[in-house]
Amino acid sequence: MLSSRSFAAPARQCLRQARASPRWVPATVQISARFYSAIPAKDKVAKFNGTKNKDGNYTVTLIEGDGIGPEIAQSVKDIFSAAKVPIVWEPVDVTPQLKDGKTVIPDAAIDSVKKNYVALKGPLATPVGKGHVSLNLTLRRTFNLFANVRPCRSIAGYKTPYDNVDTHLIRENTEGEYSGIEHVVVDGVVQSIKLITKAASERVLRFAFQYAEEIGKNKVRAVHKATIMKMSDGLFLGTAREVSKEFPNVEFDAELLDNTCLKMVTDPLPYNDKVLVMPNLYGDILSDMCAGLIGGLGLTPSGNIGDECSIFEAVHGSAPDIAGKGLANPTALLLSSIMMLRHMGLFDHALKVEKAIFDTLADGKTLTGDLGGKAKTHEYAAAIISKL
Ligand SMILES: NC(=O)C1=CN([C@@H]2O[C@H](COP(=O)(O)OP(=O)(O)OC[C@H]3O[C@@H](n4cnc5c(N)ncnc54)[C@H](O)[C@@H]3O)[C@@H](O)[C@H]2O)C=CC1
Ligand SMILES: O=C(O)CCC(=O)C(=O)O
Ligand SMILES: [Mg+2]
Repeated sequence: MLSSRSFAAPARQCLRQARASPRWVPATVQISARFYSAIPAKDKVAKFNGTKNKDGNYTVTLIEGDGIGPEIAQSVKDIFSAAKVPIVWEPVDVTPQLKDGKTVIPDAAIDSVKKNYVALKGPLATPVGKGHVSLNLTLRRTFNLFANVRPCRSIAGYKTPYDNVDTHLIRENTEGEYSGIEHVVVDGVVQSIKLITKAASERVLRFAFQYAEEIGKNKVRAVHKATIMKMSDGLFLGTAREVSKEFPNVEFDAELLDNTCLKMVTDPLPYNDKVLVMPNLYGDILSDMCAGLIGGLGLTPSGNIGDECSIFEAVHGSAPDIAGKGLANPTALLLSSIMMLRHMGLFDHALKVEKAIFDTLADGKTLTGDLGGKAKTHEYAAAIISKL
């Protein structure tokens, strides 16, 4: 039997989290959707509050991460340095610390991101089962990075079963199944709470509609399972319908997640004209699936966007199976850093580096193993540098 006491504590925690969740204030937010190539640069100003140092450079926090993180971060540093991108890196250590029984990120790392407003982050590994909580999630929550933008575009010259994939997925990034509210009810029975709040749903949905308008897609589709999770996904979907009324020029519809998966792997092209928006876990899984459509996780970037700060990172993880061998493909982190440059308003530098990356990929002579080549990470980076 489940005792009512077992439910009371997590329910209180849910309520606390929901109350703590800041309300959306539309006027304060100007998203920069000019993250990815082919997204037309419009006149909207990127919401980036950083300023140049006296030497004309911006300081960017760098979290190199675990596994392949330092190897792919080195490629970004080498290429940016060769391209004379006006950035000074501020490396920080995010090794988790225990404070009052909770896993926390060192203050120095938090202060750096707050000061610089922007960070580039390599993958951070999370232990399975017991061990520290996901630092990726902790960072997203710490800085209230409410929207995770995950674009996925076919790479010219790299053949996959589908040409011209161009999907844009927006994932709610602070709650849902990743709220981390879990407890043992009785031996052998565990309960995990999926927390959905109207405030966080509204915030990410409004972002998705604005993003769609900015990139000229003008269709938003909410992906959900409100058939099963009637209350939680029901709230997300209901909020999506409400928010859609604020955007009369953007078509809105909804689709069940399982159907979306089937249709996307059958033929992804009908998804090119819309922005997909969804709760946290669905976006996590669907973005890996999208990467599979264009050649794998070595290619897909992402941006964790907040009101104040933003952190850019690849979709992939620390790839322990290839870590330390110089085999990793740095393209995903590189394209994330291109998204970051556009967010910072450094459009010319973004274009220059991005062109060198795409030219190298299109050449097909110096590719990493995941794309069927034999090049080491540093050889691929050198090929990009030679094209700058
Ligand atoms: N945002 C983040 O920092 C993320 C962290 N993780 C963490 O990463 C760890 C490993 O997770 P996995 O399930 O193995 O997923 P993973 O994404 O690290 O690797 C999955 C597969 O993709 C390959 N791969 C990934 N990135 C690649 C790249 N740049 N170049 C070439 N091949 C690449 C790997 O070799 C592996 O075969 C876990 O501890 C997980 O928690 C996972 C996803 C995201
Ligand atoms: O934090 C983690 O361990 C995994 C997160 C993840 O898979 C993602 O953000 O895509
Ligand atoms: Mg993931």
